[in-house]
Amino acid sequence: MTEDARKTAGELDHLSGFGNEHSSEAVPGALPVGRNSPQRAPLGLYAEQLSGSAFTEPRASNRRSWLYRIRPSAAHPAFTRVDNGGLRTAPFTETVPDPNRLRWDPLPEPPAGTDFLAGLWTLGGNGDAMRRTGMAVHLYHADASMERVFSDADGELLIVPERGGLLLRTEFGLLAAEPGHVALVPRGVRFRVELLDDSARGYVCENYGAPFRLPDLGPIGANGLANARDFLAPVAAYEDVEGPVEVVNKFCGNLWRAEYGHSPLDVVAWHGNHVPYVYDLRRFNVLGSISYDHPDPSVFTVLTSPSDTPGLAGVDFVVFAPRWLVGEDTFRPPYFHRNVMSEYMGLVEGAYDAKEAGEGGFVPGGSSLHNMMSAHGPDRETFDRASAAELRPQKVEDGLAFMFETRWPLTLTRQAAEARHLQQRYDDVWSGLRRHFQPLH
Ligand SMILES: O=C(O)Cc1cc(O)ccc1O
Ligand SMILES: [Fe+2]
Repeated sequence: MTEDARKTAGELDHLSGFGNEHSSEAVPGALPVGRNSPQRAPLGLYAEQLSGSAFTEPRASNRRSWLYRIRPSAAHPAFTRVDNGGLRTAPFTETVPDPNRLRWDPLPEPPAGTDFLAGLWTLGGNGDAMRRTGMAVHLYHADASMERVFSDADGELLIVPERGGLLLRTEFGLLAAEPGHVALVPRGVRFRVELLDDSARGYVCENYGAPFRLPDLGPIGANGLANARDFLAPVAAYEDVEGPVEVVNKFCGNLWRAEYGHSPLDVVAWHGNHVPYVYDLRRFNVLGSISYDHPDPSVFTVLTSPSDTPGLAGVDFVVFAPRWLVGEDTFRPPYFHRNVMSEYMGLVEGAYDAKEAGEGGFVPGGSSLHNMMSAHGPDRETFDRASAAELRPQKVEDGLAFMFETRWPLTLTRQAAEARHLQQRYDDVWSGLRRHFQPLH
């Protein structure tokens, strides 16, 4: 199973570009020419629109795709509720928002037979899924490929693999995402996750708000940060499967299932801009200070979900990728700070330059939460080392960390607040910071 998936993943074609009007057909002639909904769609297919924005949103933010499929999505029996497992949805009310700095070790190993959907475990979030605003942070661990199909009406899913590659079979075709890549599944798009390795672990940002887009570049100019052409959409690929297929739909916080008589991954051709994609974070063009001072991490924004207030993101996805540090007379790691935005961080590999990486530290698969206005920054070892370091050009090489930075505080789920893998002594990383003040007299 895993070997088949790996072979498939190695042979995938893609369409390049962010937000493009892509089009693709798995069978020549399947895509109608010159219109979306001819009286009879080619090859006996059904035409269907999938809208990711209101019909009337401005062209720049308007999102929809046209799908040409073996059966229309409408051909399904009633959905019935199933257990939500470890998934929770905003509004988050199981605990009170916590001003403490919090850090978790990686999720424990999953019980045998856990697929991606069963392996989702919600840490917390903000906003309200019913109002299409806010976000949730989930982690996942899995050791089995999905046989069922999943879709999320509540938001888009930004998947950040940390361990184990994933093969996403979506309505639009196939995508592979290895650790170091991110994959995005738009709201409502059906997909199945197969494992490319024996197990998989990672992070998910469920974004209830405006779809992620590339940030404006302002004075940076026309190029840089995440370049549009490095975002890869799938080419059309379909399953022609008759027989029972379980389809699970996340809707307003609950999971619902229906047994279809066919695979809903039966789209033979499509065109549009509401599409899944993958992006290799190592392609990120890291820009930073080449004179002095540590820049704010907004300069590392890969994707942003804007709010109604200019410059205020519902959530930003920010990456700390390998880069040179050259600042003169500069404390080079992240500074001490308090932020009105709330910062959730994860680590895909290596170490993060503000924190010790050893056991009980900030480790791959682990995460930290520095909620609105909570004071944080380099731990004591990092502060002591960086204050004394000789300031030669230095490459931060062996780490890939990321942040979901969001406009509202996150409220934890009960399972996250009570988790055995919640570190009990995180505050201690700052407790040894000694007094150095020496007034001049
Ligand atoms: O807290 C953190 O580690 C994230 C972060 C990184 C940085 O380079 C500057 C500010 C900031 O919040
Ligand atoms: Fe921070």
